[in-house]
Amino acid sequence: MSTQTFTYTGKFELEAGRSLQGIEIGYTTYGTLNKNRDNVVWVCHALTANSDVFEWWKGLFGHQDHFNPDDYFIICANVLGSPYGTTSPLSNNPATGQPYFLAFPEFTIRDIVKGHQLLANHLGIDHIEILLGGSLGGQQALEWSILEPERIKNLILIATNASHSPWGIAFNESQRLAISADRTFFAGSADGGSKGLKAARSIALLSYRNYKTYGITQQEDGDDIPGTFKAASYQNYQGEKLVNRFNAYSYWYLSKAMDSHNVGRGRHGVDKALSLIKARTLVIGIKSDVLFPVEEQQYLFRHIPKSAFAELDSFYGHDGFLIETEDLTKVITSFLKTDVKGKIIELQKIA
Ligand SMILES: CC(=O)SCCNC(=O)CCNC(=O)[C@H](O)C(C)(C)COP(=O)(O)OP(=O)(O)OC[C@H]1O[C@@H](n2cnc3c(N)ncnc32)[C@H](O)[C@@H]1OP(=O)(O)O
Ligand SMILES: N[C@@H](CCO)C(=O)O
Repeated sequence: MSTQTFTYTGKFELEAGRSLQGIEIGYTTYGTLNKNRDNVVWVCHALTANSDVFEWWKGLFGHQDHFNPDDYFIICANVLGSPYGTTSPLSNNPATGQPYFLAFPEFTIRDIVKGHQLLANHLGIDHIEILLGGSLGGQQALEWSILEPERIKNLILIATNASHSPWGIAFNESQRLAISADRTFFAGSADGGSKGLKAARSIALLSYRNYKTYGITQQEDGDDIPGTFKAASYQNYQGEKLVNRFNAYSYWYLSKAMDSHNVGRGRHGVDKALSLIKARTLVIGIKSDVLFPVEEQQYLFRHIPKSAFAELDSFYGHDGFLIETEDLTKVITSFLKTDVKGKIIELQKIA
């Protein structure tokens, strides 16, 4: 495993018109590029993860897992705006010598992908054997496969969509309302907006899980009225857990990037954009996902030319894409070893 930083010194033009004077991209690789240069697995991470895919996607990525460094050259780059090694609102603004905070320019999923493209060029990777991601990671993978259809051979999209839904945008806006209600967000310090971020994560959790998840994990035991309900304590705990490893500014900008996601923008619509994909594609949905409902993945399946579809059952809802690694391994292995174009891969039928 090797974690490094790539520095791009050119002007980084953003889709909305503003630019950054160069960017740094933190990335992690595992394994080595083989002689045929055909073993690259590129992972696009979701909202609050980082480039260390062996840390947050264990069971699918690891020395004993399907995606292992003996078989593959695995790359994961920290996304633009996220605080784990890539230029973000906490980076220094060269114009002021101070962190950007809210002076950071807004960016889109396409801008994030532009960063990945620069890194791939820098690493001399012109062929990606497998590109994959879930949620915001899937949005990047989808964008990339439309921007550069020839570069990507296999595409795996999990719990994601073609354009972010009004429902998803409403969740993100509610989280931003929570952050901006914390006046420290406007004070310009690295921990600004922490209380707001805690509330935002608590709201987000409701969309990452569902009624049943809470009913099973946070059910009270006895008849007494508890001082603190388990579900309440869980919301507080999860909010604090994120505050301890993230910041409100990155969260704010990344949630806006997610809202911007629309592969059809400037391409004569979503259907036309999806028809441009050349990669063999596996689309995976999670039955209990209330944030990116399965209809969104079925839509991708119907409109991406060479695609297969699988539906997973998870007790966790949307976050199931990070947790159900055994089932993910089964459907991905099945997809990679057979010609499953236009097929529905049924988990119970996989030997
Ligand atoms: C290893 C790492 O640090 S990975 C960190 C990087 N994170 C990422 O990359 C983002 C992607 N990952 C995630 O979003 C999450 O980690 C997930 C979805 C994969 C898993 O979520 P988790 O929070 O671990 O799972 P879950 O919802 O079951 O919550 C378990 C935690 O809540 C705590 N908890 C459960 N019920 C309660 C309660 N009633 N009150 C207080 N705490 C509670 C548990 O003790 C446990 O704490 P821990 O995380 O300190 O071990
Ligand atoms: N739980 C994920 C977000 C859901 O896609 C994360 O924190 O990155």
